[in-house]
Amino acid sequence: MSILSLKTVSKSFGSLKVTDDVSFEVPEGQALGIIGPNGAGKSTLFNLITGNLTADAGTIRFQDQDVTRVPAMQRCFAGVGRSFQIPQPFDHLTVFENLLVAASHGRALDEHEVEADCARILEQTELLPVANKPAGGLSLLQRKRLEMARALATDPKLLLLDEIAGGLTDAECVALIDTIRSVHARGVTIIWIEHVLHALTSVVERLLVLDFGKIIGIGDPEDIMSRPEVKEIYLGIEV
Ligand SMILES: Nc1ncnc2c1ncn2[C@@H]1O[C@H](COP(=O)(O)OP(=O)(O)OP(=O)(O)O)[C@@H](O)[C@H]1O
Repeated sequence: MSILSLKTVSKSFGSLKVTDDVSFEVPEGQALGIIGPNGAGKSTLFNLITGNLTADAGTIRFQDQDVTRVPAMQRCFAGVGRSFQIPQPFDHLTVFENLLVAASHGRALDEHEVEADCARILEQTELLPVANKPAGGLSLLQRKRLEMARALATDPKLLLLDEIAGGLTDAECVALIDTIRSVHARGVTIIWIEHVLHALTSVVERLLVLDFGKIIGIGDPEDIMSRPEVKEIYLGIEV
């Protein structure tokens, strides 16, 4: 069964068509990777799925409900969680307090109702040792972990990760991948936009390639990466 389905979705900014007649489905429990050159429309696609942007045309269904015109907050309550490309935690709050804010606002619950869940997520994302430190003092890897933890705190059924591995060293990447795998193993469906291809393809079961707002390939990652049109787009980018 599909947890997410997009049918002929389009979005333009002025005369620039950034999402062009996009259709695909994501089966429940799958990890789907999205790749494409800078400006291909990847983040815009996330914004359309989360409700941060509204599609000009087409239909978006989440868990069999039409959410095309549903506001972002309601989609979050329904189980669509996301991380942002540039982590922007509340720097003056501790890591644990950041999670409490995300969990209580993202689930419309009181803080005392989400404390146990936040403690579990701290452990899952390996942030327990820095739980009481201000977020402003974290390393890049810890900030990325916190970004994922804040998304997890909203209790997503579908987790969208936007370039979460960007800027990390190889060793840090491996550590983060372990955490992403553990989230996936708990049954959370994942869609992950990433330029660090070796990280992405070590996790996802399916790969979607966007170029100029259009899907130019979707399927088995190895098969997709071997296609000439995909290789051409990625010429010069390490595969
Ligand atoms: N709010 C906006 N208003 C106008 N143009 C926008 C807006 N958001 C994005 N764009 C433009 O839409 C195009 C696609 O942007 P988008 O951020 O979705 O691409 P991307 O594939 O995520 O790129 P990157 O890999 O660099 O993050 C770009 O040309 C961008 O400048």
